[in-house]
Amino acid sequence: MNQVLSPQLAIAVGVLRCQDEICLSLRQKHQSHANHWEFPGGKVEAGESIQAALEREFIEELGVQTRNWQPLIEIPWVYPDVTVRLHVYQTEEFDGTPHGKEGQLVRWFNKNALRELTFPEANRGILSALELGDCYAISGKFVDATDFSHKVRSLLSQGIKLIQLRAKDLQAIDVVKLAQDNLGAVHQAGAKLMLNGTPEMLAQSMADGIQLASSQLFEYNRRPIGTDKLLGASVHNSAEIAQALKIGADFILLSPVLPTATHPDMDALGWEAFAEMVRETPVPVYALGGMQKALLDQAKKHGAQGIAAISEFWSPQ
Ligand SMILES: Nc1nc2c([nH]c(=O)n2[C@@H]2O[C@H](COP(=O)(O)OP(=O)(O)OP(=O)(O)O)[C@@H](O)[C@H]2O)c(=O)[nH]1
Repeated sequence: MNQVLSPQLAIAVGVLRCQDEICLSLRQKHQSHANHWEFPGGKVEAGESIQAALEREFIEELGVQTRNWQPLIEIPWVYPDVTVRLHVYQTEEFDGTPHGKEGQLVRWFNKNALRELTFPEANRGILSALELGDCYAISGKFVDATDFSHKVRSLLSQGIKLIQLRAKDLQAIDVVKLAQDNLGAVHQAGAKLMLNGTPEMLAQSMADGIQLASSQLFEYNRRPIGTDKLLGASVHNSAEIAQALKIGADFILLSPVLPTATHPDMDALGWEAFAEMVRETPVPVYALGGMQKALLDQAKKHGAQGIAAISEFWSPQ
């Protein structure tokens, strides 16, 4: 894991969007991470807000006037030569045509092509934050395969873009079959299906990724699946977050944030402890435990990518 040392350099990083396209620039020969693509930005000056730093950098580096920057994710990262905190914001509001005012190559890329590019290492969390929505639905009880499919379609019609198939009572072969039967509908809605299971089940099902339970995390000492699939990690504390990062988790599910009826034995973290752990985590974190849609803004204010829940999204029996 990258351990965060102080002092951190505050870097404002801007994701400038135009529909499905994202504006990137290529770092130059004299810079660190030469020939890596980056989201334009730079060091925040003393007394400057992140938004003001972004407006200034985009004028200086790309010749565009930008507005209405909104927070996406914060990334703490230790490089061999510098410790940074990337304050990543996004906007679609700008005037002018971005061009490399400092001689750098500037290009628009489709958001689905970003994973094929070479970025500085810290940017992995930015790509995940851009790819993942803000509501993560976990499957609850269902009667049979038909009922499961109906309930998945109900999630999709609510606009949910990330679903976890969690069916602890079923055999692996039946979970794989459920995933296979529902993948078409999930993908047609532009959503992704995660399996609560093993890398073997993922390979058989062709789902979009696996969600590892906290007890599974320590079975691995490196990423157990390819980077073309998503690796989610369910955690309850800093030690588990460190292990999740060590094995290359793309995102984290941290619980229980609030008290829940399903885990009455576990102490809730509360929002402050949640926010503190998120601050040290360079990938998106979903809040789980007692979550409702009405708490989404509060979760984001505490640094979350969004909320994860079973009962808030899954239709009752
Ligand atoms: N602007 C930007 N910086 C990034 C990104 N990802 C990332 O790790 N960084 C790091 O954040 C720092 C940006 O600082 P900067 O833009 O003010 O400095 P620089 O690279 O022009 O000069 P330097 O070569 O002295 O670091 C660098 O260490 C850079 O590697 C990104 O996507 N955009």
